[in-house]
Amino acid sequence: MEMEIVRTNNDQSETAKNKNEVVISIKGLKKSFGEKDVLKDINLELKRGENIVVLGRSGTGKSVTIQCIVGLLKQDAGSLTVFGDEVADMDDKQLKELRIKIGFLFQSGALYDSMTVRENLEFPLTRVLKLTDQAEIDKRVEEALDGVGLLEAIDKMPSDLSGGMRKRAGLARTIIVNPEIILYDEPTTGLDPITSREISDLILSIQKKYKTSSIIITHDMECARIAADRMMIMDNGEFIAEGTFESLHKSNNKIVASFFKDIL
Ligand SMILES: Nc1ncnc2c1ncn2[C@@H]1O[C@H](COP(=O)(O)OP(=O)(O)OP(=O)(O)O)[C@@H](O)[C@H]1O
Repeated sequence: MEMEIVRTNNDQSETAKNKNEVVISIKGLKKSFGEKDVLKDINLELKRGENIVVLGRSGTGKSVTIQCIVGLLKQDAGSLTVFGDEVADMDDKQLKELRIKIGFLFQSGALYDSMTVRENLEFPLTRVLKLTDQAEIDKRVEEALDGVGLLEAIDKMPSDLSGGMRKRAGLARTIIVNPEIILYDEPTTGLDPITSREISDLILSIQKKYKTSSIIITHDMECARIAADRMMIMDNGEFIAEGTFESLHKSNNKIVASFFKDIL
C-alpha cells in the first residue's frame, strides 16, 4: 500500500530541524507467525529527541514491532537498527546493554507488589546498573520520584497508590537508569481523562527534561495531541500515513479519519 504522507508548513518543528540523528531505523521489516503475515513492510525513523505516537487498530502489529526493537522477537526480513547497530545480530551481552538504553513502560506500570515504591526504584539501580553506594542510590531514587511528582509516596506500597500514581512510579522506575529511548505501550489505558492528561503531560516533560526519544503506542487521541511530534498510523502490518496531529486530522483517508472521528 502507498504511504500517505500528510504534511503542513508547521512540520519543521525545532525538534525535527535541529536533531536529525536517527536513533531507531526500521527498513522493510517483515515478521510472520506461521501462515499469518503480521508485519508486512514496516519503515520508521525515530530521530533524537523526537516523540512518535503510533496509532493502529487492535492486532495490527504494534506490539510485535516493539518486541523486535528490544530484541524479544527477530524479524524474518528487513533491517532494524538502534544507534546504528542491527538488533537481530546482537548477542546476549549487547542485548542487555540495549535494554538499558531503551526504557519500556508497560501498560500496568509493572511494579512489584511486595516492594515499597522506594524498593521498586532501587531494584534497577542495584540489579541492572549494579550500584552499591547507598547514598547515590537514595539520591537517584528521590530525584526520579521528584521528577514525576511522587516523592511523598516513596515509602508506600503499590497497592496503596491510585492508578495514576502507579503509572508515575512505573515511569520513575523507567527513567531512573537514564534511558536514551523510551517505549510506551498504552501509557494512559485504564486511567480517567484527567489523570490520562497528567500522564501525557508528564511524557512530554520527560522528553524535554531528559532529552529522550520515544515511541508511544496509544489509542488515546488526547495523549497523541499532547505528546506527539509526529504520528504514524499502522494498519495491517504497514504504516499507511504519517504527519502531525493537525495534518492527519485533516486527512481524507478513511482509516486515518476513523481515529479522529470524536475530535473537534
Ligand atoms: N508470539 C506470537 N506468536 C504468534 N502470533 C503472535 C505472536 N505475537 C503476536 N502475534 C499475533 O500478531 C498479531 C499482531 O499482534 P500485536 O500484539 O502486535 O497487535 P497490536 O497492534 O499491538 O494490538 P493491540 O492494540 O491489541 O495490542 C496478532 O494477530 C497476534 O495474535
